[in-house]
Amino acid sequence: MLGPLVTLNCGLKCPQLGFGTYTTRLGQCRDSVYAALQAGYRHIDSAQMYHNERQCGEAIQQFMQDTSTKREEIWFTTKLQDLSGYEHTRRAIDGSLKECGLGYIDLFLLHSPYGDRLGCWKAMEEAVQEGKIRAIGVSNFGPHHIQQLLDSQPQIVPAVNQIELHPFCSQQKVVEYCQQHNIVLAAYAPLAHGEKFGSRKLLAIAHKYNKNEAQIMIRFLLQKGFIPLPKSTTPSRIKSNGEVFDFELTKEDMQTLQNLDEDYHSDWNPTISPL
Ligand SMILES: NC(=O)C1=CN([C@@H]2O[C@H](COP(=O)(O)OP(=O)(O)OC[C@H]3O[C@@H](n4cnc5c(N)ncnc54)[C@H](OP(=O)(O)O)[C@@H]3O)[C@@H](O)[C@H]2O)C=CC1
Repeated sequence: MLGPLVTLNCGLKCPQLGFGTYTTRLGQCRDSVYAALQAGYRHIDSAQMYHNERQCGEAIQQFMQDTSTKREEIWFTTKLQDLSGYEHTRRAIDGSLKECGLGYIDLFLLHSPYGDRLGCWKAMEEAVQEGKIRAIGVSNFGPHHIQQLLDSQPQIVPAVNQIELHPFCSQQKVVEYCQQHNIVLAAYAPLAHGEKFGSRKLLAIAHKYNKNEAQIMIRFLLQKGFIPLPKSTTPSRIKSNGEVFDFELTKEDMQTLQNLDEDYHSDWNPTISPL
């Protein structure tokens, strides 16, 4: 396995380096997830919205069969697309389980705050009690969305908040709130879709460590304690994005990268939507 595990507030340990699958064309998804597993990734990030839970599940099962890897050695995350309340969520969880074919889901997230958050959460808690899901969390939630959930005195508190995070998007308020509440941050679009490659300071740091810009961005997020989820369908990039455990950024270089923050969102940003 590539890299360490992160302990979530529910006690489960999750591989810190994940692998993203958004916008991966369906024909490529199985191959890229398989290539990621071959490269040592043990954490795959899917979603109902990506329509690829089946392909991810097939790649994981094939890899387990080919390499005698046990199911519990691989972490599979997926997300609820439509927050249409309790009954819908019960059915949607069963749908995801059937699609992925993995027996259980390691982490199930509310994909966004848009909809009946509390009703959906209740269904997710029940699915944990029924053994269908191991951990539950949220994605794209701002502090006010999480606070509302905590104020409802849930039986299970969110383990993870998955938001856009990289040196150009630090989301400091959301990060501080989550850290105060022992909620681990997962970093989506950790490469800002490549839109910031070429930035002078990022390039200089990459040259200094003899690494590429993607590796520096991923390493920065790892050292912050986040769970980066880089996506690629290119086998050489899948591999190189995992080669981030043989060097360490100095405190000064971490600060230089931190100072690149310009609240740059390469994707949507529902964290600021009103309750
Ligand atoms: N919860 C949410 O709302 C969201 C969650 N996500 C999750 O986070 C994951 C990552 O985010 P994503 O939006 O995919 O964006 P990323 O920041 O991971 O960027 C992916 C893009 O960067 C390219 N790329 C990857 N590695 C390299 C490299 N080493 N050098 C140059 N280019 C590279 C890829 O190209 P190529 O594939 O051609 O190699 C692809 O075009 C998603 O796949 C998804 O799982 C993402 C967005 C929203």
